[in-house]
Amino acid sequence: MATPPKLLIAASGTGGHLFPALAVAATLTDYEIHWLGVSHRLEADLVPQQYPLHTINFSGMQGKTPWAKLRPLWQFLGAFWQTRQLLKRGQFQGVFTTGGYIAAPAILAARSLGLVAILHESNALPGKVTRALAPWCTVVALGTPASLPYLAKRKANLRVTGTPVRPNILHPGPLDLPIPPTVPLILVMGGSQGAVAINRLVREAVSQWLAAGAWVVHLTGQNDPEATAVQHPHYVVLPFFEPMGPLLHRADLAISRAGASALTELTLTGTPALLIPYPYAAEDHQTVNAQVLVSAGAAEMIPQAQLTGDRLGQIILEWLRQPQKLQRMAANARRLAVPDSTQQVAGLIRSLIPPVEP
Ligand SMILES: CC(=O)N[C@H]1[C@@H](OP(=O)(O)OP(=O)(O)OC[C@H]2O[C@@H](n3ccc(=O)[nH]c3=O)[C@H](O)[C@@H]2O)O[C@H](CO)[C@@H](O)[C@@H]1O
Repeated sequence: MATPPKLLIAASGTGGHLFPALAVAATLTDYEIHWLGVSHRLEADLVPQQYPLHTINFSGMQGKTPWAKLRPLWQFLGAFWQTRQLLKRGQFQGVFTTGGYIAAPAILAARSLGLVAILHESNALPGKVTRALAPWCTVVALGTPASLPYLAKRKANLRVTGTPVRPNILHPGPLDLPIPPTVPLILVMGGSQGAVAINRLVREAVSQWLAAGAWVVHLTGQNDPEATAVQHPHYVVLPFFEPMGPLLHRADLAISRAGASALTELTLTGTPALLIPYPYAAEDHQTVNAQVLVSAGAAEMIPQAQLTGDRLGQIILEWLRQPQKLQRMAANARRLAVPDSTQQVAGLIRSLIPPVEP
């Protein structure tokens, strides 16, 4: 029997990098998939039960002075060499990566061996690695056409595919939370690690919403020591909730950071959102992400610095009083959705690294 093609997936760090890669991997059942990551990030929890995880020691090229850049440069060379040996000894046919710093050794190692390198960039403002290495990739798949101008001057093979999401976003089952079916529901979510600053604002605002008859599901992340400071039977506080599809579908509106996966999910579920971009994100890329939804009339954005708990409370109360506004935003969000993104990205991989004929 012919052996299946071997693909190395390089996706590391946060849900925003891992969930799209896992969604694509799940459709490539006729491939032998291995994973490239680091030992202390989310992939160490999510990947090993499904795919062999190979870890390298590399945490990006940060460092402001040339001197401070030396250590990461050294680390990068080690990571590049380790990845190259892995690809060569394992006889891989190519690499698929969702960007971030791990993409650099993965793409360069693959190309140095003449192998296929496929990069998916979910952010509207492509990350530094994507901007630098796009021309080296066999193909670059983009989450949104808003990225095209940033890469126009690079000689890169670009395709707009949308961003893959977990199956439960596209096919949500019933919501497994004790929320009555007809009450207004506000969902609060940070990124995959929560958002302590939003949590604080929400705790100041939540009593106004509860008094108005709304229920609130607040996904706080694992790192907020004050997470359970406010208690109320209609205020459901969870550190993390995996089946986001049913929850996003049920919510009347969301208050969210503006990571690329969260925004993709809001468009697919047609959930109106107030976006509060993470102010310290690299190159303020969450603001650029948010602008895509705002200019389509699918969301509104407020910088964190302009918000108080009271102001957040008032804005959301206003929204709850305007169901037509919410319906309009929901329809505008759905117009941005790309439901077959996983198939599009998997199709690119299949066309460049063909599976074995049965
Ligand atoms: C702080 C920061 O720089 N974050 C970046 C990080 O993603 P980060 O993971 O922070 O944010 P994303 O919005 O891209 O992804 C969050 C993911 O976690 C899921 N989720 C969240 C909470 C929860 O309880 N359950 C759950 O499943 C969301 O549904 C979503 O799928 O990489 C993304 C992709 O490059 C970027 O767009 C983000 O800007």
